[in-house]
Amino acid sequence: MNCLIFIKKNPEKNVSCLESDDSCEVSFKDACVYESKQTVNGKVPSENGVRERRTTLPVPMFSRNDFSVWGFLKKCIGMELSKITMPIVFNEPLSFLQRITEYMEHTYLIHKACTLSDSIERMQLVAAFAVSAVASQWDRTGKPFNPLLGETFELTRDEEGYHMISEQVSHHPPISAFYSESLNQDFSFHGSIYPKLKFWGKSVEAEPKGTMTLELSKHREAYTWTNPMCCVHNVILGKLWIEQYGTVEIVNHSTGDKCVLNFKPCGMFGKELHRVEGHIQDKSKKKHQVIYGKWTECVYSIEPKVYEVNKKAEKKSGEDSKKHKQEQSTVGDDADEMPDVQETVTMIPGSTLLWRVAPRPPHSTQMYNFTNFAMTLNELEPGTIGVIAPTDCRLRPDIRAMENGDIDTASQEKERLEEKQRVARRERAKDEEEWSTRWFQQGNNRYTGAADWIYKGGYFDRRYSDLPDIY
Ligand SMILES: CC(C)CCC[C@@H](C)[C@H]1CC[C@H]2[C@@H]3CC=C4C[C@@H](O)CC[C@]4(C)[C@H]3CC[C@]12C
Repeated sequence: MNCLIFIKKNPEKNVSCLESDDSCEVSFKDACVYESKQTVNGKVPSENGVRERRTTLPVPMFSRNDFSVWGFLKKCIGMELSKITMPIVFNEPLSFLQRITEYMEHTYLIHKACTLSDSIERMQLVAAFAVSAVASQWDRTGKPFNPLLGETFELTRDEEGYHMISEQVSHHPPISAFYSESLNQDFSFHGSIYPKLKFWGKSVEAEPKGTMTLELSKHREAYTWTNPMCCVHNVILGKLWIEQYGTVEIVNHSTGDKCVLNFKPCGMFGKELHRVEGHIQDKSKKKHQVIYGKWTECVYSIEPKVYEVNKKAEKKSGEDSKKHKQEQSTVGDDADEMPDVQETVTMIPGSTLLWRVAPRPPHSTQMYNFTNFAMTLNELEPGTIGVIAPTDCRLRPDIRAMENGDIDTASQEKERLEEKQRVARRERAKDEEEWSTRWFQQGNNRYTGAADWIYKGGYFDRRYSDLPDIY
């Protein structure tokens, strides 16, 4: 049985200790179905024969206000977070395989890159894609479900011209491999993610180990990079918020061009919060373009000279007001508060807009801060059952129950699935049998030589033989 102990923050409220078998007293009094007719990427999809995707989850989320992560996490300081079973209220109703699929939300940037004949221009769009890929992480502090070994997720987007398959290829350490390709063979985008999580007391740090590879067939080009670090602040006290930081180096292996992007840490006074800045250079290290913006908002490119001139001018005028600001700002002692001074990106005259984030729907705040894209991921479209593999995470009963607001069933089912996985592992150990992955195999990245997971092919032929029974 799954015993979940929470510290009660508000003694008036009626939930202090929840066991998965207890009936839950918190009801969805706010439950309502959102039926707003929204356009997705500017289209009304039902016209011209394309099926309309859902724009909302079945019910709003369970309030987390009465639970403290600390009550649970204090026992886990220094542990690998992936080995800890978190209480389900901190989850979001998606599998990690679905969450990393969100890298694909702005695939139109790759399609556009394919049409450009200049390699520096292509790099600009690849850079925009790499930044846009992590945009949906903003404010997403729910923990996705750990995929079961052998779990898969298929994302087919005919209207966007691509499909994708991912598989959980290792349980300890958790590794998810993915492969996507355009339906007209213009590109493939693939890689693996091993999220190395560390609990640091006030924050959880996630290092997404693994290489991203983008191949543009027409241009005979391959680009590789690794994603920035991700930090979830205030897991003990205060409001949870997400920061992504570190250097991301995108290499074009055919031309030797590079794009070096610096995802800036928030800094003392929050001025750098979510900022990304970098440049594109060719193989002789000549600077061609500066890239700037925020991963939560937009990305521009501009000529380096114009950028420098502007920066100098800004620095000069900024110096006087800086002192004043420092005196004013108060930094919280207990919590790493997210700075509330959140300026939007100022466009420098002469810049080209490469990408801008789509606004989240108004009901997003009651739905795990999902984007429109995320809302659609766990939808079981009519006609997909029997087509998608039986290991597809849309068929996971615990995630489905959570999505429907049935948190007790979700918790019980999660426990059952994890136990089933443990039993299967023990059986294999007894027979000295090795787990074999179905759609990917271990290998080295062709371009970087780093350890990677290579797609074996064949998923979309839909001959699903030898699949494990994981649900
Ligand atoms: C204490 C509780 C609430 C912890 C919740 C931790 C959650 C928010 C953490 C755990 C694992 C993290 C993920 C690990 C790896 C990646 C890949 C990276 O390219 C984008 C961010 C992303 C997808 C992280 C997002 C935040 C994440 C989902």
